[in-house]
Amino acid sequence: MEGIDHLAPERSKSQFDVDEMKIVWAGSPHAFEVSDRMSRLVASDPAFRKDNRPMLGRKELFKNTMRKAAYAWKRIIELRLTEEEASMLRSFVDEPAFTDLHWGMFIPAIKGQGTEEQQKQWLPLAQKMQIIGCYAQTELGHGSNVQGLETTATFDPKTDEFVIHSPTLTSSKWWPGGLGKIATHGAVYARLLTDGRDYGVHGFIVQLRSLDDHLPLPGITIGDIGMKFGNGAYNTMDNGVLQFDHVRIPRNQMLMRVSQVTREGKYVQSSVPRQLVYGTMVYVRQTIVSDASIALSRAVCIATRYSCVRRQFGGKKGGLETQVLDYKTQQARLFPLLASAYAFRFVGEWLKWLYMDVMKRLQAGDFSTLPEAHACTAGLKSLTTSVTADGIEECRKLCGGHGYLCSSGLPELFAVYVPTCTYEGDNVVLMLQVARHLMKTIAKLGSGKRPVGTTAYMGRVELLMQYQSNVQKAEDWLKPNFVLEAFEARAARKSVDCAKNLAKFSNPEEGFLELSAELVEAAVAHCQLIVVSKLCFRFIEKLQQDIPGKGVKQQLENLCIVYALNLLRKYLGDFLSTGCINAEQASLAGEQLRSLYSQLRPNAVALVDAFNYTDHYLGSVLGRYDGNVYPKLYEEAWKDPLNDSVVPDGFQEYVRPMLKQQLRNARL
Ligand SMILES: Cc1cc2nc3c(=O)[nH]c(=O)nc-3n(C[C@H](O)[C@H](O)[C@H](O)COP(=O)(O)OP(=O)(O)OC[C@H]3O[C@@H](n4cnc5c(N)ncnc54)[C@H](O)[C@@H]3O)c2cc1C
Repeated sequence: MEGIDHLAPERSKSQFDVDEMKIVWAGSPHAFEVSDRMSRLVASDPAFRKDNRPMLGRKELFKNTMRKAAYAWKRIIELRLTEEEASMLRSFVDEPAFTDLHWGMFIPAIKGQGTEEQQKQWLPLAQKMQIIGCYAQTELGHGSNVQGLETTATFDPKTDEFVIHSPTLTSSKWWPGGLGKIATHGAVYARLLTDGRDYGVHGFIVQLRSLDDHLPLPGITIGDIGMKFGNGAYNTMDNGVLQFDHVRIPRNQMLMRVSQVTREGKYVQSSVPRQLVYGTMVYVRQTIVSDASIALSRAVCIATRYSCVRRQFGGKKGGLETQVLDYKTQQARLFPLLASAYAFRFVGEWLKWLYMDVMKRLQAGDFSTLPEAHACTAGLKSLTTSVTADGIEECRKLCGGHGYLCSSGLPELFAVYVPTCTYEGDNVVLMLQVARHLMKTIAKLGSGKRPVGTTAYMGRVELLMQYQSNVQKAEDWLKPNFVLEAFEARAARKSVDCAKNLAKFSNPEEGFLELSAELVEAAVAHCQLIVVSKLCFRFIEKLQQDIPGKGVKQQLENLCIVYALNLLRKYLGDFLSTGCINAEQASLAGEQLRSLYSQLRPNAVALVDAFNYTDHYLGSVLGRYDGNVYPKLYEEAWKDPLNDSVVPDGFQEYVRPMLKQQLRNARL
């Protein structure tokens, strides 16, 4: 059976050029070439094996992660990989590790918040991994409310030092990845106390462990916070706890790009505008949106391939049973997720552009688009990670019982992914920030100030309040304008509704708390509109400029409309109750959606092949490229340590006495 492509009949049905689609998915021929090369490099190296991960105990698991991280670094140096290649290689190793926080948070914190001098001092050490950093912000008692952090950094003018201290149990740093066992340094966030005042939370570089024997420095208590959800999964990461007992650091280890403490202990703002720091946040969130598309596409790839292999019912006269992907219910659950994976990929690309635009403007002293960009990235982080976490779980269910096996790859993917909904901003808290921005935008409408960027549609609020869809037949829903207008009207009406209700409160903050559930709904509607508009217009516009490759454009157009119409059906209550569309138009959307599912069906496997994932990266017996699922599932089962012996350890002591009615004499 080896060497046979069981999915070949599916691949031969496809109506588009998969190789061209691979390039569209990757972003460019260059991006495709690098990611293809790096993924093969990792897949072909047995040192990066990961199939045994769910069975390893914590210590062994963690030791393995240290080995892989060191080996990956060695390969990066030996092969003289560029930054882009190195970061791709790390992502294909596909194992959360202390290095993620070092590269992803510690180094960006220094770059974003450190002065030039500090960058010169710390970045070369960090970039050569002579020091390993973590990002220590969250505490046992406070996470989302950063201003509530309790760790203190008190300036001592006598010695020109800050004294870092954890005054309470709840001020213990709690959660930072890499902190528990590895980090030598941390970007530590603490309340700055100087000159008799509390200046709020600021960042400091603090050495945590000795660079000789790796022991915590005096006054520092440090450890791992314990096992987390799932087997393998995020347990490869040493999320840590940290307490300071009057630990002294030199004054120049405060991250001083936007504010400084002088030798005399005076707090001064630097000439660098505070807003520049937010640029880093926009960058980090943009990566999270791109990563959401990766995680969702992995799950969708597994579920799609397996749904073509799996057959249930309908075999007539001993013939083959029906492939489960041919069931309309399977399609209606899976294809919107396939469409979302593509949608988030393109929105991630757009966010890259937005980040560069914001940075260009900030450097030119133009801060006008920053609040909007900030709200937009916060909302898209929240939206895409929530959909992805739920989507991975849906893919597990789409694979029936076998999806629950660790060898399907889905339980671990889910367990690794779900905390994304919490870190880098809890998703609900982020949506509330978006809602605040929307309410401010509406409040300013009367002043003649035109809303910008993704809130520009609010400038047409009066028209949108009157809007009624003109869709008359199912095919009308294929026209981007019809889709976009319905989403704009729904989003505007939900926000205006909230604004009207808020106005009834004499205390706006009380009103905000009371209406927060509705405000989150309005923010979600706004964020869904952003995705739809970026797809319907920007992306389809790009498509009009001729995407090479037979049939590629058609597939992408279908996916865009599936994404939007599925949302419209899912949130039908919103669209109907706000009067943007009527019941007949809703039914036509359903009809169009079913027709698009039928068009996607023959292309489904090719559309997931376009992600170009190696079997190593997918890590799933169900999602194997060759579809050879059953023999491999059978093989995997025998690898379980329980199958090392025929009679399990413990049988003689515990089960045999039960069987022989001798429990009374057994030593239990
Ligand atoms: C796997 C993992 C890795 C992490 N890595 C790091 C790291 O490297 N460094 C670091 O510093 N931190 C890290 N964190 C911590 C993470 O950033 C925080 O957990 C996150 O910011 C959420 O804060 P919290 O835990 O205080 O949640 P809470 O804010 O306590 O949330 C609890 C509930 O309250 C709700 N809630 C909170 N505030 C409001 C509000 N104003 N209105 C309505 N509802 C609200 C939330 O929606 C949620 O449902 C990590 C966390 C995890 C899970």
